[in-house]
Amino acid sequence: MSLIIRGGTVVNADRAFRADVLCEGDRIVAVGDKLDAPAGAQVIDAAGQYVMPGGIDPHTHMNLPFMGTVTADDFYTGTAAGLAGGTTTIIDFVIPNPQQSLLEAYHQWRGWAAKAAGDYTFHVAITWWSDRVHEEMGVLVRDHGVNSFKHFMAYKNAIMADDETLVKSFRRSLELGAIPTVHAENGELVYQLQRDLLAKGITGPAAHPLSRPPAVEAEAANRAIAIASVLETPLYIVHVSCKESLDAITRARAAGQRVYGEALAGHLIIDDSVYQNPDFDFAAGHVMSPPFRGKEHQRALWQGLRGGNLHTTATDHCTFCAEQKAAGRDDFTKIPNGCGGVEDRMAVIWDEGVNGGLLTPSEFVKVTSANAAQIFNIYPRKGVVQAGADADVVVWDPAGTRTISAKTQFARGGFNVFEGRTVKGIPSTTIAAGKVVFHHGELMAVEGAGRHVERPAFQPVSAS
Ligand SMILES: NC(=O)NCCC(=O)O
Ligand SMILES: [Zn+2]
Ligand SMILES: [Zn+2]
Repeated sequence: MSLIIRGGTVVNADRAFRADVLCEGDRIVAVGDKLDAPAGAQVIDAAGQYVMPGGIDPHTHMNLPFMGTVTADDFYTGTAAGLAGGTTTIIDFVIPNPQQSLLEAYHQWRGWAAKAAGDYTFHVAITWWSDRVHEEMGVLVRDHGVNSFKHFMAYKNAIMADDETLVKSFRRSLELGAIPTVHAENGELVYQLQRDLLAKGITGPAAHPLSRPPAVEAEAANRAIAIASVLETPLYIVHVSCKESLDAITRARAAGQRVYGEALAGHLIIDDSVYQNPDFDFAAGHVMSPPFRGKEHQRALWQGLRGGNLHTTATDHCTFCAEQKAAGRDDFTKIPNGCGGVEDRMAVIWDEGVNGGLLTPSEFVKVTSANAAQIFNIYPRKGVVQAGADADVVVWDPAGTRTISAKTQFARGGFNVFEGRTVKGIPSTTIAAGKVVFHHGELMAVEGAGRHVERPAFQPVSAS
């Protein structure tokens, strides 16, 4: 099956140029001026539009069992929503229960993901430590295409990794040629601040950000960076939400450390005033960790993205409906943490970033796909429009507009943190593995069409 995208401007991370893009099967086979297409090829007219690599969201949680419930989006609805927004690949998380075999959890998640409509791959969380964990990390890297391990420094009494686990797992990751990643928040401090607030009778969603101030995040970011520095490992910090954490990354990079930072679309756009809303459903709908911050932090995050100290944008897509959030009506610590966004990330970042003069189109490609592909070692299969790459392409209409709403979204959960925002710059067509899966508002996602993407290890430092 041949498909040709005609007359657009191809935007890659390094340059933008006028070209047609020819796809055969699931691959791009040619990018060039006035290409010939085989008879019968499907033609997509991209005149006046940009042709960019499909988005990679390096941080999602589909079908996640979390805080006593399971996310509203499963791998089908979540990846389908991503395709509607121009995101063709997600990196989700296998999160074993403490004491659970990593391999058992990995196969559980692979089973859930079999219904995905778009491509997917997994980080695996290290939630406890034993000789078996050490062993299974090796099996995951060698036999299952896992090259990143996640450590939650928060969520005490659940999935939090203590310092021993961090140190042993970072060291093991280095041996295996995998990259350690962290959710940086000091879980003990969060826990104690939560207890203090509840003891004072402060039980509503407005207490959530009070229990997780920037210093709580910065302490953990600095600690993870120090551990990575001593062990000489690279480090990727997920959902950097505040200036203090960004400053820690900036300092480490200036000192020559290989530290990467991820910003969430939500943290870039939404501020902490949402927690003051007296409507419980509205405020609880925004409860995620780290919480939304003040505008000064948003400004810093945009500067970090532009200046190269933050590298990727993600969503942490983790949807819960109002009934699920209501579990914390009388106790904010029981509100399931998480918000959506996989459908809107590309559009809100384009609208605020490119239309706002903060990012060029090529910088947009860097932070929405190319950098994630490079950091997690799937480049140039993903993250670039060039011959040989996967035919994952988004045709981007810079003049198209859409008003974001939970009423019209494909994602589940019945809530959208970007509700009511009109964005200019939207996907007109999304092509995944060479097939048109979204075209002018119509979603043609196919359950089970997504493929698991193996990510090879980086060059190991030692061969054990
Ligand atoms: N972010 C959040 O609140 N929920 C998902 C789990 C995590 O990434 O911490
Ligand atoms: Zn997290
Ligand atoms: Zn997350």
